[in-house]
Amino acid sequence: MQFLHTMLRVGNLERSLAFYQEVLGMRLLRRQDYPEGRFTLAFVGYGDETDHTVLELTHNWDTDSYELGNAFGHIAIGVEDAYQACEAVRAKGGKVVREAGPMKHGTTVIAFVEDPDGYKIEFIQKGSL
Ligand SMILES: C[C@@H](O)C(=O)SC[C@H](NC(=O)CC[C@H](N)C(=O)O)C(=O)NCC(=O)O
Ligand code: NI
Repeated sequence: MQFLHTMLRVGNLERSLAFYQEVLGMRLLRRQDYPEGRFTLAFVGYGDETDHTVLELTHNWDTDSYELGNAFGHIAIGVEDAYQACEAVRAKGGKVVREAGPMKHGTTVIAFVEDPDGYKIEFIQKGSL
């Protein structure tokens, strides 16, 4: 088996594509409109789907926002330096919601940023796991 993607429903696809590409440095891998279903799927990630787990951004054309609820946690991205990664996000207009530092009750160095829909994205400093 292979872990292929995580699907997130987004309210504004262009806004999300700008964030994941310009703020987080991902690449748009493929995009497909489904006019009969009135939705678009856009896959973004750091490499091809053959050997990278990616994000599937789902835009339902008639829905511009979602109740995120309190069950979903986050997606996690490995970074060389969580402190620098947060500065880079801020410099590009992104929102850091938890500054870099050791996790509570542990030693892993983490940080959290939010995407345009409010989904949490964790930075995990490589080598600190
Ligand atoms: C290891 C890394 O991938 C994590 O996600 S640990 C982050 C840590 N998680 C929790 O505390 C889980 C339990 C919590 N009650 C929950 O349900 O979210 C976390 O979020 N720490 C917060 C912090 O500021 O360190
Ligand atoms: Ni995590």
